Amino acid sequence: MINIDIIPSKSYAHRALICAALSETPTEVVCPLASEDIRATRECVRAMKSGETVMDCGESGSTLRFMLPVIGALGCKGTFVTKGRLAERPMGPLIDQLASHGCAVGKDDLGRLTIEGQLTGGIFHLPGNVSSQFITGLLLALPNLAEDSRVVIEGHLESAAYVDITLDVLKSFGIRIAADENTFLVKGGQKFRGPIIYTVEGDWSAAANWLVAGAIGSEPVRVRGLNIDSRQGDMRIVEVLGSLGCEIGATDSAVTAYPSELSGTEIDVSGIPDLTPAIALAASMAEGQTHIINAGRLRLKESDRLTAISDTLNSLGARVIEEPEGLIIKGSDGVQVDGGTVDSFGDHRIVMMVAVASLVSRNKVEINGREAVNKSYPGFFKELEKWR
Ligand SMILES: O=C(O)C1=C[C@@H](OP(=O)(O)O)[C@@H](O)[C@H](O)C1
Ligand SMILES: C=C(OP(=O)(O)O)C(=O)O
Repeated sequence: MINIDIIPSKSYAHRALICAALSETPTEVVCPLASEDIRATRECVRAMKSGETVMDCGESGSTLRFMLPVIGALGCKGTFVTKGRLAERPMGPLIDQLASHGCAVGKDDLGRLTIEGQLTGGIFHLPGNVSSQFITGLLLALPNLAEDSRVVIEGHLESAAYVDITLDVLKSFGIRIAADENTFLVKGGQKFRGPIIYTVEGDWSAAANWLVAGAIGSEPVRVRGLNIDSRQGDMRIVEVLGSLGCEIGATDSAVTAYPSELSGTEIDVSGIPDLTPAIALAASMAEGQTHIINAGRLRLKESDRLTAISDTLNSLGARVIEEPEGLIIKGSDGVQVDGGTVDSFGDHRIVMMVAVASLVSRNKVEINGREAVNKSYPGFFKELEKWR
C-alpha cells in the first residue's frame, strides 16, 4: 500500500487568501506547500494590501479572473502581468461586464491587463459555458460595493461546483449570497470577517492522479487528508473510477484505490474538467472504449488539453481519437502502454498524467518540461519516488 498525504486545495487556497485580505480582522490561512499558482495569489493580495499596482498572476487563470474584479471593487488601479498561455485564455465576458459597470480595462501587447475606476453594482450577465471563474471573481468583488448586485448566468453553468466552493469560503468569511437557479443576489455593504485561522482542505484534483495510479498500477494507493464531504466537484473521481470498474473506498479522510480491471464507459466532464487527463489515462488502460463528452472547454486551459491528452497518450502507445468536444479512448484491453518521449505542453496536469502513465509502461517514459508541474504540485515527483 502506498500512502500519499495530499496537498492543500488550490481552489480553496485562492479564495481563502483573497477573503482573508479583504477581511477587517486578520485571518491566518494555513496552507503548507504553496504551488506557483497559490503563490501568485498570495503575492497579488500582498501587493493589494500595500497599495502596489503591479500584480503578477504568472499562469494562474484563477488569480487573474478573481483579482481583476476585486481590484475594481476597491476602486484601485491595477496592472496584471501574465505568463505563458494565460493572456490568450478567455477574459472577454468578464471585461465587458466590468467595463459596463464603471471600470476601464485595457490590454497591452505584452499580455498585461490594466484596470482603473470604481466598479459599481447592478445587474451583471455572464455566460455559463466559458469559465466559472468569471462568476467567482464577481462574487468575491460585489459584496464590497455600496450597491446591491445581481449576477445572471446565461445558459447552463459548467464547472458549477467551483462556484459552490466560492460560496463556501465566502460563508466562512461572513458573506451571504442568495442563489436561485441562474441568479446570484449579492447585497452590497457586506463586511468580510473571517475566522482567526482558516485551514485549507485537501486537493481532490491532485488526489485524482494518485487514485488513478492505484487503479491502473499493481499496488493500492491510499490518499490521506481529504474532506469526504467536500464541495470540490473533483471528488467525483471516486464515482468516475467506480464507473470504470475500480475498487475504491473512502474512510474518514482517506480514499483508497485498488488495482482493478477497468472497463470503458461514457463520462461527462463538463463539471470536472481538471480530472480529464487523469480519467483519460485510466480509460486508456481499460478494456473497451470510453467516450469523454462535453469537454470543449478543456481547450481553454494551460494548454489545449484535448489535443495535449490525445497527442501525448497516442505517443505513449495508447489509442485516443480527438473530437471537437470530446475524446474517444479505445482502451488497451489490459496491455501496458509502450512509453517514449513526450512534451509537457507546459501543462501541469499533462505532466502528472504522463508521470502516472510511466508507472505502468513497458519502456521508459521521458517528459520534456516537467517543471510545469510546479503550477499546482511542486512536491509531485518527490511523492512519485514512493513507487521506486
Ligand atoms: O475556480 C476554480 O478554482 C477553477 C475553476 C475551473 O475553471 P473553469 O471554471 O474555467 O472551468 C478549473 O478548471 C480551474 O482549474 C480552477
Ligand atoms: C486550469 C487550471 O487553473 P487556472 O484556470 O487557475 O489557471 C488548472 O489548475 O488546471
